[in-house]
Amino acid sequence: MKLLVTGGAGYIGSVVTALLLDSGHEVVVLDDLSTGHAEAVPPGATFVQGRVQDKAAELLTPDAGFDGVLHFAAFISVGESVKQPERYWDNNVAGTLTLLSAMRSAGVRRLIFSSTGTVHGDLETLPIAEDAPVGPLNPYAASKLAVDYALDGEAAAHGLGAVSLRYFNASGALLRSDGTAYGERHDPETHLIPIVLQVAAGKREKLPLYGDDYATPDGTCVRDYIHVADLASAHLLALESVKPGERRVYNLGNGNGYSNLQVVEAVRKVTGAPVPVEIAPRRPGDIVAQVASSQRARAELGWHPQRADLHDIVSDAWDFYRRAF
Ligand SMILES: NC(=O)c1ccc[n+]([C@@H]2O[C@H](COP(=O)([O-])OP(=O)(O)OC[C@H]3O[C@@H](n4cnc5c(N)ncnc54)[C@H](O)[C@@H]3O)[C@@H](O)[C@H]2O)c1
Ligand SMILES: O=c1ccn([C@@H]2O[C@H](COP(=O)(O)OP(=O)(O)O[C@H]3O[C@H](CO)[C@@H](O)[C@H](O)[C@H]3O)[C@@H](O)[C@H]2O)c(=O)[nH]1
Repeated sequence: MKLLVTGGAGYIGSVVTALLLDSGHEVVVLDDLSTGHAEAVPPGATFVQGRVQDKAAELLTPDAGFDGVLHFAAFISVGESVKQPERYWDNNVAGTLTLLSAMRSAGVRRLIFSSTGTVHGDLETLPIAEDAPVGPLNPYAASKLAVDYALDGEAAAHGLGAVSLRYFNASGALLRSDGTAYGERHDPETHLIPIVLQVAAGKREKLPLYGDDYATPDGTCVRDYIHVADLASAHLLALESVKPGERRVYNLGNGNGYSNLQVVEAVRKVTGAPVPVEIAPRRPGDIVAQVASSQRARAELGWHPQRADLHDIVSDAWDFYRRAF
């Protein structure tokens, strides 16, 4: 297929692009490098630098022959979204509406959208399946849920085949036998695993651990970490199976909850470094505990995560960290 990957210079988009190219697809990456890196775009993809809002209609002409779009481009920081919600509504929602309009005009009928497990907010019952209630706790999650609703209408009214993949916590890196590697290089970094690795590497003095008095077994928040290569394989399966007019949603995680302290312990084991921790106030907008049920993705897509173990996920993230920094 000929595919447009928005946000393909970012963390997850670059990994998915690499695997799409491996599978023989032709890929055009559209990225404005607001948080991505030009050198992260895998060789073999055509790179167009620009905003989705400015370039989608220019690229997606009826004659251009695109078969589908994978839409990663978005702002992703929960804390920033609480302080500057307007940026999130503008980039994540208005930006996506521009893309949908361009796809409609060009007759492009396949879309894989990066949604998030955080649309579910804090639920008592874990693991979280797709039919669990939604209730976003911050503007970032709300912006993703708004797009999910927009896609319901686009599929029903205009025949778009649209799959929302609701990722839980993506981590790890794609490390290949030819020596190339794709991983997480956010700046500033806000995600737990790369921050703990920075402490292990001596780049930060200690980890600020946001809250140790939550109602969880050790008092720290719980997350479901999913290896980025496993996440990427779900994109390929979704892309191959989606049909015009079909609307699907999949929650993607491993079904294992790890507390923030367990993550610190895993990093200590993998790196051999002590990793000092300082308890800090709770982070506004944080969910207490999130664990995915991905039964639907396993049953309908035939998805089988290969690197579900937290040790493997942290090891790959550490390998990438040592190459990249
Ligand atoms: N990282 C996670 O754990 C996680 C979890 C759930 C969902 N997601 C979603 O997955 C997607 C990718 O996340 P990531 O971690 O790779 O983030 P990232 O910041 O590494 O990648 C996003 C990319 O999009 C680009 N971009 C942003 N706005 C753009 C625009 N308007 N036009 C063109 N390019 C634009 C950025 O430059 C960047 O390269 C995002 O939509 C995010 O919301 C991520
Ligand atoms: O320096 C830090 C950074 C994080 N945390 C904690 O670590 C946990 C995980 O935080 P983080 O890695 O920022 O992930 P989430 O807030 O769970 O959100 C991520 O995972 C979501 C899906 O679950 C995605 O939608 C978001 O884009 C992505 O940022 C939370 O309890 C944080 O408070 C710390 O204690 N100290």
